[in-house]
Amino acid sequence: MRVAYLGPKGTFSEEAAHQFFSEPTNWVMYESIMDVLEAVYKEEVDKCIVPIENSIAGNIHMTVDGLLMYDLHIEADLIFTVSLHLIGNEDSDIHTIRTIRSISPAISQCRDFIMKHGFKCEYTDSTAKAVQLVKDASDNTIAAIASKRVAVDHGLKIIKREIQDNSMNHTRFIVVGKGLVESVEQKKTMMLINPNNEYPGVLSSILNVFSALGMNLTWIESRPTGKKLGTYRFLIESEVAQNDQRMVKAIRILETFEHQVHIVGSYSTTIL
Ligand SMILES: O=C(O)C(=O)C[C@]1(C(=O)O)C=C[C@@H](O)C=C1
Repeated sequence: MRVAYLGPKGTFSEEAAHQFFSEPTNWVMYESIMDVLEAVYKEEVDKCIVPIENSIAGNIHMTVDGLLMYDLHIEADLIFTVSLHLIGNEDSDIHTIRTIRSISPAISQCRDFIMKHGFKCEYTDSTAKAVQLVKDASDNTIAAIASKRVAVDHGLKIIKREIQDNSMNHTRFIVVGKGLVESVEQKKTMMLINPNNEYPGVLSSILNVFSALGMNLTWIESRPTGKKLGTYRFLIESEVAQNDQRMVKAIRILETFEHQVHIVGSYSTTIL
């Protein structure tokens, strides 16, 4: 099986992928989250693993938009603990650093620390890429935000440990494939709902269907349709399996009101 994830070597995506897949796997790394998702769409790989939300920084829109753009499906999700460190060259310390580099969600997870020190931020496509750039620059004013493992691999210094805004920091990753698979264990279902029209209360009328059927929702995200300002489609995840009678009923009711419902996946969560 070929599985794609965000490279280069040393990303959190790599750690999550290697811990999640037990069977023999051909790993393929791509330079951005969008490229990872595109690889599944183009069938260069069978599956990929990408981050979708973080407990401090919130939803990762690159992933949500890529999922929708390429019409991909979720096969599983997993929760991964993330510890972020400030990493620099040997002659750097907290007083020499002026600029920090990392991927946007990692920078958002360390907002308080960055503001306290007044660091300038430069964005990269991954944490591991930021570390590579810091090493290549061999400059004591630049540091990266990344994992301990990647600092050790590159022989760089950990200037400050655990710099995320909250010590309990978790990122949810999803395993994504091209087609809809019938997972053995279905505990949650992700739906994409395109409302029939734009009118006051359209979202609440959709949500009311789930609440009337006693279906707990675990995630919701609205993304622009791209057609007209102020028009949205909704990704909604419920704690109910696709084949559960309540889900079948909810979809039937929503479709009666001419909302379009598309199943993005039905799966279960692994805690790594
Ligand atoms: O850059 C990496 O190391 C990644 O795997 C990406 C990513 C993300 O974008 O959320 C994954 C987990 C952490 O939240 C920080 C970075």
